[in-house]
Amino acid sequence: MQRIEVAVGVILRDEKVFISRRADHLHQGGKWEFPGGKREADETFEQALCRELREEVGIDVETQRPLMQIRHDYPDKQVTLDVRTVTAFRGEPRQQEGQEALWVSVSDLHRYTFPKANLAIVNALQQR
Ligand SMILES: Nc1nc2c([nH]c(=O)n2[C@@H]2O[C@H](COP(=O)(O)OP(=O)(O)OP(=O)(O)O)[C@@H](O)[C@H]2O)c(=O)[nH]1
Ligand SMILES: [Mg+2]
Repeated sequence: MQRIEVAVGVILRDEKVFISRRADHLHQGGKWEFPGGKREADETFEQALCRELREEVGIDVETQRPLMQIRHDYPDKQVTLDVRTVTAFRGEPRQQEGQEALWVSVSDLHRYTFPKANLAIVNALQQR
């Protein structure tokens, strides 16, 4: 199985994070996620994140910083998540694909069900 590389954005504003719910038919469907998606062959993770956040939430990223890389093996898929915090952006984040989305306090993040690979992200944000 080939490992897929995913650019993931933790969009932060006033100690709140923008999360959205994955469509039911997708891998890990119905769970909450940080917006993002697969890196294309000709992109850096940084570029992939800018493109994905423009497509999925309609913002232009101005400041992003590496948070962590996570390798995780799901029974049906192997992923590497390249996770970056996004602390400055133009536009107002809105889910562009009709999925549910909301701003949640960092301290409440553990109340939402994320894909397993995301546990380390939630822990890191809550320990900052
Ligand atoms: N976007 C995103 N993907 C995640 C997270 N955590 C996690 O395990 N993933 C996994 O990363 C993989 C790729 O994400 P994706 O489905 O958003 O990719 P994409 O936007 O390019 O989708 P597409 O193939 O429908 O165009 C999925 O298998 C997903 O389950 C997360 O927090 N955000
Ligand atoms: Mg996506």
